[in-house]
Amino acid sequence: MKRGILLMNLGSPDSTSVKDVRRYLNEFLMDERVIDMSYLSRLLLVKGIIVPFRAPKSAKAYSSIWTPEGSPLIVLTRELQAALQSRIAEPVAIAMRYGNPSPRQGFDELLQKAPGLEEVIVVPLYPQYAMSSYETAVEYAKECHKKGGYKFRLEIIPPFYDEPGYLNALAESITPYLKEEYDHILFSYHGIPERHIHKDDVTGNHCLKSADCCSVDSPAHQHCYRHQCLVTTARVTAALDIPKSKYSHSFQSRLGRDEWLKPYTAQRLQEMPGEGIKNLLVACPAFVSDCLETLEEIAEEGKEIFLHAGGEKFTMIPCLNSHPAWVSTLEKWSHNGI
Ligand SMILES: C=CC1=C(C)c2cc3[nH]c(cc4nc(cc5[nH]c(cc1n2)c(C)c5CCC(=O)O)C(CCC(=O)O)=C4C)c(C)c3C=C
Ligand SMILES: [Fe+2]
Ligand SMILES: [Fe+2]
Repeated sequence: MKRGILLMNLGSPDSTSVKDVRRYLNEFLMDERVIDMSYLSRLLLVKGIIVPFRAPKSAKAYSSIWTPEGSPLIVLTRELQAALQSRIAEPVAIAMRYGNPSPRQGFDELLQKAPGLEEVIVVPLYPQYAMSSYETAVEYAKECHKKGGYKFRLEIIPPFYDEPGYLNALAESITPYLKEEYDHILFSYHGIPERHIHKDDVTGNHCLKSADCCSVDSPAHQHCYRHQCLVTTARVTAALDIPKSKYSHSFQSRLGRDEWLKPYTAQRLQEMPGEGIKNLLVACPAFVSDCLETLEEIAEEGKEIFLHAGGEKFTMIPCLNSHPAWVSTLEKWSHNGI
């Protein structure tokens, strides 16, 4: 079987100019799986309110983390591509849900390297399922595949929040940080609106109906982002033998006034020093590659909130990026699937 691998991530603007950031935010936020409103309401909200106000602020935030090679998210995804390529014979390419390179560019690159390709394994770099991340990436890859009339078939890697290969790599990447003294480790996941959790509840009556819904078995969990985040935290803390009193989870990056998953990371960072947590570790397991949300929102802004509230030491644990254990896991998935 002639096979290629496509690593798919979220994407970044082409540069930190307000114009490029505006174009990126328009594409991102006009996605009906991200802002789930009727087309007209979405258009008015995104183009009339959110983007004009957000683009200059986001451009400034991107400027603070931009590298000479470009956006960290793209650079780190390319590094992962190179690391995996050095281990396997099958061609590896990258693609982004928004911006460049597109899935069509990724598919064409794979075809160029391996004419007569029969199968492409798409790896959405999202451990947990969410309509606004995993699902939109997969649907877009399928749409581009169809529109391009490609002859090869697609094999999609499912959300891997409880896969041993992912969890072992995550645990290994966190281990060195636990060797030094710390008071607490916070697992901060990208947030989503609570409405999205309800929308994805196949039972129509399970998610967010009780405080412990995510620990009560349900078919809803297949699409419950909160459940999948909590499972990742539970499995990785069990593997690392971290006592319950020393870890917690929270959700970051809230946009707008809707209720999003709680607790909110910024609020917890503000409260923790008052609870005696002075020396904090933060991990962000919803992100495979470091990006704006980890490097700027957590490592810069989050650190400032925590220290200003009386915290003394704030340590950000990098995402998996090209950790050798993670590359080994991807190597296995490239050959045997998940
Ligand atoms: C981890 C998965 C992600 C989910 C789920 C997700 C949902 C989601 N995001 C927004 C709005 C924004 N997110 C932005 C950046 C961003 N988001 C993710 C991942 C998920 N988002 C990543 C990896 C990044 C970083 C991109 C980079 O270039 O580094 C942004 C853009 C930046 C900003 O202006 O803050 C927005 C906007 C919503 C509304 C949402 C769920 C509904
Ligand atoms: Fe996001
Ligand atoms: Fe749930």
